[in-house]
Amino acid sequence: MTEHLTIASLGRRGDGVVDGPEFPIYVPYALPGETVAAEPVPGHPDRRRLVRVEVASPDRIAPICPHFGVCGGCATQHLAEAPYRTWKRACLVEALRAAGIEAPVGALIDAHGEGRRRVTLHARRGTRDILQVGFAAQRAHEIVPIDRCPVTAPSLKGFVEVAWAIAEALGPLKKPLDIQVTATDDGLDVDVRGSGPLNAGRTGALAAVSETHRLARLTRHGEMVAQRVAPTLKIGRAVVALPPGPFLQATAAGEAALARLVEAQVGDAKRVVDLFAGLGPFALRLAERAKVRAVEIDAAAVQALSRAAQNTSGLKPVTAEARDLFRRPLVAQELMKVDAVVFDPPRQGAEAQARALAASRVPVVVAVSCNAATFARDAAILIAGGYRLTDVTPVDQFRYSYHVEIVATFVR
Ligand SMILES: C[S@@+](CC[C@H](N)C(=O)[O-])C[C@H]1O[C@@H](n2cnc3c(N)ncnc32)[C@H](O)[C@@H]1O
Repeated sequence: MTEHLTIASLGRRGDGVVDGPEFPIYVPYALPGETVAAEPVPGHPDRRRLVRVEVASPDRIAPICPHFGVCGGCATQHLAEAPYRTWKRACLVEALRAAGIEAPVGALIDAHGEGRRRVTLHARRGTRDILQVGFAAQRAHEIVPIDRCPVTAPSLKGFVEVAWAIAEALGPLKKPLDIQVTATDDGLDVDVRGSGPLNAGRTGALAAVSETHRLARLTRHGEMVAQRVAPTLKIGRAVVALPPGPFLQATAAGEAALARLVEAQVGDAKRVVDLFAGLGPFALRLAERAKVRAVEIDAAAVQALSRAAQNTSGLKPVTAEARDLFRRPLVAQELMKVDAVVFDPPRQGAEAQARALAASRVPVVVAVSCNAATFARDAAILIAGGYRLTDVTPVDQFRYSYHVEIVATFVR
């Protein structure tokens, strides 16, 4: 049954929202002010499928990608830039307000730059045994086969062909494969997950793909299959030898923008702790003027950070350690002589670490986050512990998606 709906607002996932009598109804790819024809989505009373736009918003623009609307990677290619920026910043303001936090939120910083430098594609055999290689569909366990992705950086050139070649080399796939491709300074670095153990024939076939596509490295679950050159990435002044499948900020511009904000907020602190440090995009830059202690759960990342710091001349001392900060957060006593703490946890936030910081005397805490909801929760803990939230800046490295990065400063 087709319904005719008027869209009232844009939800935090970029869906059009209709104010229903009992609950809001979400219509993906519809914009505020539009009248649309929509159909029910079985099993989801609060969702509709957009059939056609009957009265379009003046903010509607043509998407840049032919896969938009099917591929789940982007949510808002149909929205003009100015309202897109307003919406993204407003989502953060709203998340803070919902947590009872009134804070000055700065303008959204555009950090798309040249585009994404890291993607994960999925591959599997679909109906009639047809191979599918692409991104996950929106809210469905389906793969959308793609032949391009305009939001990726030129340095990822060839990643679609590589992913197809890997899927073909591994032959019939029982389970879906995840193929993570990272653009490094030495070429593409690829890690394949989900294939199960490989026999000699399949390993040889993968190595041949690596050779044909001139990959820097190809690993399976982090184990080496083939390497032409050890992949590295310049981070600040340091050159970091990358472990397989590392965490990296999605765009180079995003990493630079976040690091610039962190450096500015840390100021002239002399002893800094960088928590959830990853490969050290903050630690390695901060070490140009401060002594840094970096803490991170991933031992390979810790080792890479540590080596990069040792091999870079002119840095102040950097110590790096592997530690689970969810189970063993740095406690007040360990933070006694620290001038500033930076923390940048995964999406679930850093509740235990926020509690430990709230009990500390550290004068400046800079929080970096990729999740407004968990950021708001952790911010409320710091504020309850006596910190003042002085500055919040949203950074947009996931253009066209609902994801936003946050850099916030707390002082006491
Ligand atoms: C959002 S990333 C940030 C990394 C780095 N700051 C950057 O900008 O590239 C979060 C980091 O937290 C690390 N991590 C996840 N769980 C952790 C835990 N329980 N304890 C410590 N580190 C953790 C991840 O390995 C990852 O490197």
